[in-house]
Amino acid sequence: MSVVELTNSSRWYGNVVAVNDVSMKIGPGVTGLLGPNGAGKTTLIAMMAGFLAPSAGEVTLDGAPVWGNVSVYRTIGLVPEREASFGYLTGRQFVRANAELHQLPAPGEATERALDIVDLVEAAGRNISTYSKGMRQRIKLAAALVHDPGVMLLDEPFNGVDPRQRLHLMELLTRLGAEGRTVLFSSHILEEVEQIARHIEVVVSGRHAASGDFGAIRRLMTDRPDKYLLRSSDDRLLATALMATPSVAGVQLDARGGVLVQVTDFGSFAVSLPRVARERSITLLEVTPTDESLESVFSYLVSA
Ligand SMILES: Nc1ncnc2c1ncn2[C@@H]1O[C@H](COP(=O)(O)OP(=O)(O)OP(=O)(O)O)[C@@H](O)[C@H]1O
Repeated sequence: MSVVELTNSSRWYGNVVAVNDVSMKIGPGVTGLLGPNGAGKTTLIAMMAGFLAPSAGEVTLDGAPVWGNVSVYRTIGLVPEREASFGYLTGRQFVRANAELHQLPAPGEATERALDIVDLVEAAGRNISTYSKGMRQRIKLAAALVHDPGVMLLDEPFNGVDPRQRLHLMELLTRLGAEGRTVLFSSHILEEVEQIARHIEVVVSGRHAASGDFGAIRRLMTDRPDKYLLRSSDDRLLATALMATPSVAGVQLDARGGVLVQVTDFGSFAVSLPRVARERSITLLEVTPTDESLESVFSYLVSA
């Protein structure tokens, strides 16, 4: 059972702070590292894998610093986001090359075992250039698994993968987690993470924004005030009337027309809004949620 721990870890590239004072502990089972593009997920994974030194703070594996510690490569398997550029190799040759890099005593057996885990035995004799996106992810996974590591780190493994292959990959990760491995994968899609991750770490703009099981993250999201854009026959009058409505936390006239309303309890707002409009003879033309996107959920989590 392996634990990867970051303690006040930061990483900057010149003036760009990619990871800012992040502390988190990743234990056995499947953890999702969720964050929008550019949040610092790749940088975090590279630091956990020992490929990038933290500019400040510490990253450890079972208590030992990861950076500069060659022995951690025996415990960690990394599946990078970029495509392996070895399309001229067969799947089997690619996995075997990794087995040999690890100087495994029986590289042939280890290769077959890894190919079997990812269900690519049949296709193993074909060049990787003929593989689908999902198969390429799986062959990278086999290469990262060949030395039977206790920790698997995967950077955006589901990116561009078709739904059937995605399911296959999800089952694989779930199985690896159930075996007691520490599995961390990054994603910018909440639905992807919620399906398989028992634990979720959210990062936004290099900062650690939230942490917990899916229920906890979902609660943070559903408890948040929602924002709606309303259009009506008399926006100014509607804005004034809504100010006195208990389920409304804020009202603002939008420069492009309409009223932006911050709602604390959508259930009672849905009842109050038509009543308020009717009482003042205002015709409602449009009610649109403005913050349904994941980005807004992230910014809410960060400011919480
Ligand atoms: N080598 C580098 N030099 C300069 N800036 C970098 C470098 N690598 C990453 N960054 C910057 O650091 C920030 C975090 O990047 P990172 O790739 O870790 O994020 P990410 O969450 O993995 O995003 P994506 O999913 O888009 O890859 C971004 O602002 C990025 O532009």
